[in-house]
Amino acid sequence: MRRKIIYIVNPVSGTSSKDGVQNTIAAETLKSGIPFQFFPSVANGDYAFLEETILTEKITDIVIAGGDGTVSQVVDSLMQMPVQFGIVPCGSGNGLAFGAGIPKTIKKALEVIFNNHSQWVDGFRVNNRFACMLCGIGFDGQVAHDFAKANQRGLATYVKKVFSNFFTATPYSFKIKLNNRTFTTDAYFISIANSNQFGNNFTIAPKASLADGKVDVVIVTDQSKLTLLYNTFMQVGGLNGLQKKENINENKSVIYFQTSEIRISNYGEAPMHIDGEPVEAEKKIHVEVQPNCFKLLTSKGGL
Ligand SMILES: Nc1ncnc2c1ncn2[C@@H]1O[C@H](COP(=O)(O)OP(=O)(O)OP(=O)(O)O)[C@@H](O)[C@H]1O
Repeated sequence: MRRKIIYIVNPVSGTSSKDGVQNTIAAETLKSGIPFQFFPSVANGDYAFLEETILTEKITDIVIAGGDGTVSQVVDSLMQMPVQFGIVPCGSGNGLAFGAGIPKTIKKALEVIFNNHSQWVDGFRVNNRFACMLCGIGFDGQVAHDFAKANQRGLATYVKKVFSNFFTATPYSFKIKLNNRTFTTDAYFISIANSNQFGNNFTIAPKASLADGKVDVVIVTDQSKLTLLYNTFMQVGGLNGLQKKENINENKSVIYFQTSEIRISNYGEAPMHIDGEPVEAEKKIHVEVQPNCFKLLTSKGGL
């Protein structure tokens, strides 16, 4: 089938000029000979208005030039359509793109698009809300809320918000329920990860796979701020082993396991984000993997 691409460009994601991005995309796609058109992203995150165009014009690819929030909203709206999805990473974190091995530079990311190699990947649902990358509860939830209020996006702003929250961070109380196990814990944050990272290759879940039918759960429990830093970096460096779900040691500083479903009681209403977008804290959180729910363009062997 002849390929036809719709590019969705988010004008506000990250810090790069989207005029420049759009010009590069147009020039490179013209060279590839694939017909294409541009649509700007929409603030309300609902892309159902593209369904008719996709079907009548036989669009084959939806490529998002934006960050994780935009990718998540576009895929959620259009995953039932007969299209594959690509990413030109232009966000502040780009956790899904980098987790999938998509290159950072626009031209190299476009090469991946033009090579036309795609693979089915998982998403997951958080109280039925779609997520493709990572849901954070606690510390990074608060950071996401602060980041969304900042005047500027980008990595530098994100790092500033991490530092300003670090010294005031306190643990929250949670109950964790798996099908064969229940335990309570006080934790600074819980990451539920489909991709292996928060973004910018900060790999909070180094064993995560986008196509294994599971999410990685990382619980960083109550401890001194000094050991919190040390243990978080041990986790990011892959030095903290995965625990078997049947055999979780809840006394560890970092509890790390994989599951296809989890229920969390968030007693302290710890702040939350889904794919970097702040969402209202929920007291009862049900997470379930949605296996093989969309096709992602990646480099061969990228996942
Ligand atoms: N046309 C628009 N005008 C204003 N806001 C928009 C528009 N399109 C999308 N948005 C908002 O942009 C946000 C998503 O930004 P995105 O995730 O792409 O970038 P980022 O947050 O900088 O990167 P990352 O998520 O990778 O850290 C969403 O909150 C979305 O509602």
